[in-house]
Amino acid sequence: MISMTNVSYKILNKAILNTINLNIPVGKIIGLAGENGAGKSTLLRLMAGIIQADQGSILLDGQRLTHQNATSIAFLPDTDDFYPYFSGRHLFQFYQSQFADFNIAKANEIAAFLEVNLQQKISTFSKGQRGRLKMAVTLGREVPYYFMDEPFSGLDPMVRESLIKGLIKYTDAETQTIVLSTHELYEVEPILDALLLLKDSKVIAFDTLEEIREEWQQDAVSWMKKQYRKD
Ligand SMILES: Nc1ncnc2c1ncn2[C@@H]1O[C@H](COP(=O)(O)OP(=O)(O)OP(=O)(O)O)[C@@H](O)[C@H]1O
Repeated sequence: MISMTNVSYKILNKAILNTINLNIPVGKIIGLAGENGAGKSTLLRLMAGIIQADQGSILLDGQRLTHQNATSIAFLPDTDDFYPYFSGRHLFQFYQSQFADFNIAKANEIAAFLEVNLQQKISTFSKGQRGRLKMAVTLGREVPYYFMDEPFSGLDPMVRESLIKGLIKYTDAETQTIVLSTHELYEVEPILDALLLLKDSKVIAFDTLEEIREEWQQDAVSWMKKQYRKD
């Protein structure tokens, strides 16, 4: 479980995240939504231990989140920062050298499932191929937490569908937690357990999909629009 208490983060005195209080339970797939600039990437980077909060506390399974214990979190960035001369195979070898939890057999299986050519240089990959490779290398790590920053952004519907299938096939719904930011709510909604909504640097709603469908009688997109108007 990840617990955030009164977490705030500023850049040059501008509040990027303001007094965030939330618990991310184990064994759930949580969508992180909100308009551009709401703070989704920043929240994921804080939860992954990549950046440090200015105020408040972040606990990972009861311990203060540090660079040391953040190794149980695999982070998929929204950027494509690869060494240009790397092939997918080189990237897997690099991950193997960096992360004791990297399971190269699993990563190879996911790459085959997602139809990634590991021999090809990454600099010659299309955006969709880079998206698949990032998913394979991230899920190749056997960790309890996967935090993914817009894993489906800019990809065509077929690639998005295969990534969503891969996500379900290669994670354990009981023991692994996924938090992913997305603007593709229609497509991602079927696999989500809960949706966390950010607006103007604050969490304005965090509801399960069951609540959204049964209590609100809405789909995720209508719920999000309503929450935004209400706030
Ligand atoms: N390095 C930076 N310097 C100044 N401002 C920044 C920096 N990084 C982020 N911000 C600001 O922080 C706010 C939140 O950015 P963030 O990238 O977390 O939002 P987001 O919800 O992920 O947006 P998007 O949906 O567009 O990816 C934005 O107003 C952004 O301009």
